[in-house]
Amino acid sequence: MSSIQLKSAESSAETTIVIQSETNKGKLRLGSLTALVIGSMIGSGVFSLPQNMASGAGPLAIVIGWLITAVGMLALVFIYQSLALRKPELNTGPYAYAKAGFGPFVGFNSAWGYWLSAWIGNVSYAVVVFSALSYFFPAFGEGNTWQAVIGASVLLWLVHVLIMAGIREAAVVNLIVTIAKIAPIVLFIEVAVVAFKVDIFSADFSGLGNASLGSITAQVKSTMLVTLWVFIGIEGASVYSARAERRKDIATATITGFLTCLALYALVSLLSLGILNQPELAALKNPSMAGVLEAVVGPWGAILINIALVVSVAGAFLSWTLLAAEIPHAAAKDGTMPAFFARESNKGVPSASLLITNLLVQAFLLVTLFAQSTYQALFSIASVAILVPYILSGAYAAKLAITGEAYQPDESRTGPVIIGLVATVYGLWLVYAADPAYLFMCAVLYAPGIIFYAVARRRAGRQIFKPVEAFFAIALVAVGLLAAYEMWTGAVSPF
Ligand SMILES: NC(=[NH2+])NCCC[C@H](N)C(=O)O
Repeated sequence: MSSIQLKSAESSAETTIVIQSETNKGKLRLGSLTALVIGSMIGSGVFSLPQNMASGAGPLAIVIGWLITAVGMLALVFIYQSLALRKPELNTGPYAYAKAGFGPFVGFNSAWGYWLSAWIGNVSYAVVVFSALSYFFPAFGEGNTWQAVIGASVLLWLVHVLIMAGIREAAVVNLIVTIAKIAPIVLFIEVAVVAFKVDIFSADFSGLGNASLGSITAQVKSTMLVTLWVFIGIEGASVYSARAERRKDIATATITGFLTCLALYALVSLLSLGILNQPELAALKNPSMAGVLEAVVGPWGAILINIALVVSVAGAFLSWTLLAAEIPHAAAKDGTMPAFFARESNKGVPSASLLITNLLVQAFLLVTLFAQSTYQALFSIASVAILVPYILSGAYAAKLAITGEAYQPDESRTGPVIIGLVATVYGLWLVYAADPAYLFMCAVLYAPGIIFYAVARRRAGRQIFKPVEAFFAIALVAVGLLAAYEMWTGAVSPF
């Protein structure tokens, strides 16, 4: 599909039909959509849950952490479901919702943040894959040695080539990988159920026996970016909604994906606490599911999990590269990002957007090498970055419910208002719970977006900022500069 056709589609109904029948070839059914949601949700996070959760919290705080996350995430799930049904024309997901609700500049930042999160998450993926491979090849260390960075770069460009060969083939690969990666997780759970000891689980239930963990609140806060990270991808069906064959499938796919993942995650982290105690779990190397399984069944357990992680993350890497490239591409089509990002290959792949995204991943891999960044630091930055689109989706849903826009006059709106507010408050609580170093890092990464936005608006011949937007832009630049300065002096360090 050429960009000329796309432009003319806006003005001529005839060309629109041509384009629709062309893109229908790539339409996704319920099964593939669900696989896409689970596939983009389960990546690396689950495999490190035992250590990541136990490193700052005891069993009680971990249970509370999951409860808060379940409520907040479920609210988000409902929001994406209801937005997909009530605003079917906004089919590029989080980005389109923020724009419709709060204007083009806020919309832009939602797209930018989603994109940031997606590609930085991919950097963390590359790191953790090689950390897992170090079980077999010790030179890869924690995934941030030079050998690992070379390996990660090869993986990156391999995925690039795969996607350039056609987005449809990539979705099929994703389906197969999704099935292949769930099996070892289920096996882990089965083994853990048998090996679970209640007295290990309940010995220091509050975690207060280990003074270094701090209060229950501090413990709960420490789990928040981890539990957020494992659920990122929940909005996958919404981002892909334009490609769904039937719109109602989006809702079913999202709910099924959410419940499946919630069950797997909660079981993995809670059952582990009945096998090793908190200090033991906290000391495990990641992917820590490997250490737990090894403690029960011996070395083959670790080998299995390390291989499962590689398969799982390879698949998630693929779906996240697809998602990442899709965002600036969609934003460029309506003049929110520079037109360059809208370019497509003759197979309909958003080639320019894909290339820039992967060049950024490549650059950050080098940063990883020099700053010795860890998997946990990288995924924490990616988690914080996605809060902007999440909070804005919640706020938009709340706004629709409060004003009654897109609701029938006789429809009760109390439930939707509450759900919208719950999701928004969950997001704001996460900002509070996050380490300031990660917030600072994100400010530095958000600020340059303003340049892209200004270029796009100018080229499109539109006013760049409304007064309120100008105020936000200036504030963002100020915080970004302050953050950059603090990071430069070493006062805060995200790595
Ligand atoms: N590359 C990304 N941005 N991935 C985000 C999704 C993370 C996913 N929930 C995981 O557990 O691995």
